[in-house]
Order: sequence, then structure tokens, then C-alpha cells
Amino acid sequence: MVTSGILGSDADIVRAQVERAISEMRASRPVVVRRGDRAVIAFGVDGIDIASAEAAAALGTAMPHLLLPAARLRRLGLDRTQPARVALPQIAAARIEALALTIESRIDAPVSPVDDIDEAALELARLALVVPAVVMVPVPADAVPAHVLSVDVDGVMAYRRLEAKAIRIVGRAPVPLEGAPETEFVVFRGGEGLRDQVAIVIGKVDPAKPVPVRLHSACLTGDLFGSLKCDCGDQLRDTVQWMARNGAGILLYLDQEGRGNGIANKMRAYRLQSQGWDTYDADEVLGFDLDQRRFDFAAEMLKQLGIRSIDVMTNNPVKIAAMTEAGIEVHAERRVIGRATDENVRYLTSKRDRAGHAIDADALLASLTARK
Ligand SMILES: Nc1nc2c(ncn2[C@@H]2O[C@H](COP(=O)(O)OP(=O)(O)OP(=O)(O)O)[C@@H](O)[C@H]2O)c(=O)[nH]1
Ligand SMILES: [Zn+2]
Repeated sequence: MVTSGILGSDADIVRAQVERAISEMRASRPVVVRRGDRAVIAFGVDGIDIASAEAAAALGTAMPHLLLPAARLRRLGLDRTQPARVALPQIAAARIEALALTIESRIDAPVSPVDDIDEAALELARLALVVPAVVMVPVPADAVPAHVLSVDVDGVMAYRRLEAKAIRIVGRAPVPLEGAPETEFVVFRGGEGLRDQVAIVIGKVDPAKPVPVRLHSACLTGDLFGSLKCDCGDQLRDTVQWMARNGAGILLYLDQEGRGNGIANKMRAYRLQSQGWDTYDADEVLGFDLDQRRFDFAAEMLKQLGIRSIDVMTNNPVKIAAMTEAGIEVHAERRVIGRATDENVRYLTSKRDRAGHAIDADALLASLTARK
């Protein structure tokens, strides 16, 4: 049913609810996740207020549980590919922290499968860029306090897909760059969590031919500050210069810091890395899988710029597959390699070995040795 009201159609209202729920979760406030007459009060573990979780438990009739993603369960010693629940007879802060966050913990109780409400709560945590671990307190639907925001399971699960299409241009202007004077920045709003995404259009792009395109996920440390821990800054600048020299291209600068985990979680992962963990294991300790990113909204940006066929500049097979799946023809692939440093060699070889990136790590190592 489509009705017209102050907030728009029914679909617009559902979208607004999900966006508000993301904001609540980021603020460490509880959210009610509902389906029909089932209701569960969800508390993201990141910044959880134990007193309010206890107050919610006092309203409940069923035992609360802690929801953990597969990556975290693996770190706790279980061979899992799906999330699971652990019963919480009490809302005990120390136990929740041990199960959800502590490095060297082990699972301490049997786990059970998740349901649709659990899946939606985990998706909300991911959209909110908080650690994907959630305390779930089932309550009777009529016991839910009016001031706690409610969100519907189907709305949450459909959100990313719908939002990818809802992206739109909100501003554009010429921004001459060093070495690429004929450049335009085109800002889109939408996609995951309504963030702003930027297409940097270099030179005169001809949509009738395959266009050189790089999808570049934001890396504050590498892109802006020249961090030695990754190769992002080199990839960014080298691509822009290459496009300018070769006539034209588009760099999509995507607000997906930390492989989609957000800057706070990337710093938590870096802290673990400084204690010896590799880039993917560090993310797993925090409950994240290899990569949280989706690129469907990036394909939509290209379509709105009139681009249908691209020469993609990446080493990442997931980016290539995502373009093809979203209906963008990948005419050719070009690799983008930054400088090897003592600090990023392990990161680059991990990307090759664990995420299948097309990185010639032997050549990188040789270039590192040659420079010494
Ligand atoms: N979680 C996490 N993210 C990282 C780490 N190092 C870099 N990143 C992020 O990884 C992403 C790298 O983005 P890209 O260079 O566009 O993508 P890619 O997957 O490396 O693929 P390429 O196109 O081949 O470069 C950025 O969002 C960085 O912030 C890390 O150690 N942990
Ligand atoms: Zn980086």
C-alpha cells in the first residue's frame, strides 16, 4: 500500500525508521526489533549501559541472550560460519565483555541458532559501524516503552539494497588537482547509512567507450597522512595521475573506512596488529569477517554518470565481481600497486593470501630490498 503522508510513502517511513535505528545504535541506545507480535530489545555491546539492559530484562519473560557473529565465534574456539546465540541468565558485564570483546576468551556455554530478529539486530550493528555483538532481551510487545525506537525486521534486511538505488547527486563542482587540472568532484548522498560518496571525474570522460574507473575505499591514515601501514595513499594519487596522463577516468572515493568497519574499529584492529595479529585476524577478534564492504551503490553512481563499461583499476576480485553483478561491464582490469614498506609488506601479502588480491608480492618484496 502506498499512502502519502508527511514522511512520504510506507516505504519511505520504513527507511526513516531504519535510519533512526542506526543512529540509536551508534549512540549506544537500545532499539526494539520487531516482527509481528514478537519484540526484542537490542543493545549493541559497544558502549552498552548495563543498568538499562538490566531494566529491559526486568520487563522480559524469556531469557536474554548475547548474539555473536561467526567471526567472533571462531575466535572463541567454535568452528562456525553462521552467527549464534549464547544464553545470558544474568546481564553480567564482565561475561558479556569476555565473550564479545576480550582477545583470549573461550566460549563458556552452549550456543544456539539465531532467528530473523537476531539477524536484523546484527545487520543494524554493522550498519551503525559498531562492534557486531548484541545483547537481546525478548519482551512482550505491549511491554515495550514508548520512548524506545522500534524497527521492523523486513525493513532492516531490505535497507542496504533499497538504499543503494536511492543514491542521488547532491552537489558538483570543478576542483583542479595538481597534475589533473581538469577535474570535477560529484557528490552523491545515499547508500549505506546515508553517507556522502564522491565521484572524482578526471578529464573528458567518453561514456561511449570503456572508462578507466577506480573504486577507492576511504583510508584516513593512508590517503591523507601517508601511513606506512598500507598502500592506499599511493594507489589514490598514482591512479589520479595515471588517469590525467591517459586522458580521462573516474575515481569513486567511497566512505568505507576500514574495509567498511569504520575508523574506530580500524584503530582497534591496528592496536591488535601492533600486538602481532595480521589484518584479517585482528578484524576477526572484533567480530568482523574478511570484508564488510558492498559496492552495489558504487555501480549505481557509475550508472547515474552514464557509465556502463569500465576498465577497472584494482587488485581486488570482489570489486570486479560486484561491478559485473550490478550490470557494469568490466572491459579490462588494471592492477594498482603502491610502494612496499617494511610496515605494509605483511598487510599486502595477507591481502594476497587470504582475500585473493592479485598482488605480485614477490615483486613488491624485491622492490623493497632493492631500495635498501
Ligand atoms: N579493517 C581494516 N581496514 C584496513 C586496514 N588497512 C587498510 N584498511 C582499509 O582497507 C580499505 C582499502 O581500500 P581499497 O584500497 O579501496 O581496497 P582494496 O580492497 O585494498 O582493493 P584495491 O582496489 O586492490 O586497492 C580502506 O577502507 C582502508 O581504510 C586494516 O588493517 N584493517
Ligand atoms: Zn590504507
